[in-house]
Formats: sequence, structure tokens, C-alpha cells
Amino acid sequence: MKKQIPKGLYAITAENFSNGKDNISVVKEMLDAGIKILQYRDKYKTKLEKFKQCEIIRRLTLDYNVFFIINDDIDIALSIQSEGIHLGQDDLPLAKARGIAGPDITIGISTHLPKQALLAAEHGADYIGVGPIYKTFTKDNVVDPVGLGYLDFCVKNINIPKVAIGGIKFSNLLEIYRYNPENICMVTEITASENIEFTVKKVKEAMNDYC
Ligand SMILES: Cc1ncc(COP(=O)(O)OP(=O)(O)O)c(N)n1
Ligand SMILES: Cc1nc(C(=O)O)sc1CCOP(=O)(O)O
Ligand SMILES: [Mg+2]
Repeated sequence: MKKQIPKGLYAITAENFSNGKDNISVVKEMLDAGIKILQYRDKYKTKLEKFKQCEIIRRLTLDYNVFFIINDDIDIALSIQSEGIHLGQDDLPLAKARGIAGPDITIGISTHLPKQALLAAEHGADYIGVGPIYKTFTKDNVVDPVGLGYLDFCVKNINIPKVAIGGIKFSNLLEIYRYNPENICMVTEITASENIEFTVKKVKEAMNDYC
């Protein structure tokens, strides 16, 4: 049976913005700090390297009862039985991904425009990424910031969970929080933090995210 993505803070790995640490050690710090939704994202490793890291992280996420999502690689997601996969507008189409992965896996779809959000919801996505809200340097070839207007549109018109993403920091968190998306995603604010535990706890408290 499909598990529902929990509400709250959503974290993503970014080994190249992790102060020289590898994904595994950053993930351990994130889980100890209380992260409950984690996406594995790595654009520089081979499939085998990603698979090996994901196998380790899968065991950790089961121990910590964390909702684990794999970016891009459906085959890795299926082989380690993650709760979810995340796909972008240039990845495999949602219907094809659903056909391969089956009904019980959560599929998240990145969206940057109202039409993309409406289509993703209509075609059975389990959540949408809404972004980049602000300018971000974490992702190559990223589209221009969509701003708070697009978040407002999604909150008012899309009835599956919305994950606000892109350039979100503790300093602008409350601007996003007042729109009340189900999830707020921070990448480098967490991975590049000198004290991940402190940062995660501070953010979760500000979001009233106590799970
Ligand atoms: C929660 C969330 N939202 C958006 C993205 C971006 O996905 P995509 O457009 O496929 O780009 P890459 O992450 O693959 O570079 C995401 N990963 N997570
Ligand atoms: C991976 C990704 N996808 C985005 C999108 O809008 O689709 S923004 C993004 C990176 C966000 O990183 P940070 O929190 O460090 O700005
Ligand atoms: Mg992708």
C-alpha cells in the first residue's frame, strides 16, 4: 500500500555542497537531527556509485522511519524499495514511470508553471515540486525563479501536496511558510550548514514541524 508523504521539512543530498563530507555522513547527521523526508540526488556519480550509497541510506532511513525518495533513477528506487521517486519535466513521463514503478510508489513531479502543475495532478502525481521560488545556485540549467505568485497559484488550485523548493533559507522561510504548502524543501541550507543538527532543529521549530 502507498505511504502518504509526511508534511514538513524535506531535505535533499548535495555532496558538492557538503563541506567536503560524503552523502552518507551528511545523511546520518540529517537523520540524527530529525529529518523525516529525504531525497537522494547526485548528478556526478555513476549508477553503481549511486546505488551503493542508496543501499546504505535505505537501511538508515528504515531504522529512522524516514520517507526516502530517489531522484531520477527509477531502477535504483525499485531495487532498494524506496517510498518514492522524483522526476522532472525532462525525465521519463509520469504515465510511463507509473507503469514501470507500479501504484504503490510515491511519484513527485517538478513543476515551474501552472499548466505543468495542473497536468501533474491530473495524471496522478502524488506531490509536486514548486520552484525555484528564489534564485538557486545548487542546480545547473535551472529555470528562472517562479516567485511566490506561482506558489500561491499552486496552493489555491492543486489538491496534492506542494513542495516549495529553490533558494529557501532560514532567513526567508517565513515568507514561504505563510502560504502553507505541505512541505518546504531546503538543500544547501542544510547540507552546507556547519551544524546540521542546530539548523534542522531551528527550521523545524519555526515551521511547527515536530514529527
Ligand atoms: C522536491 C523537488 N522538486 C524539484 C526537483 C527538481 O527535479 P528535476 O527538475 O528533475 O531536476 P533535478 O533535481 O533532477 O536536477 C527535485 N529534485 N526535488
Ligand atoms: C534540485 C532543485 N530543483 C529545483 C526546482 O525548482 O525544480 S530548485 C533545486 C535546488 C534547490 O537548492 P537550494 O535549496 O540549495 O537552493
Ligand atoms: Mg530530474
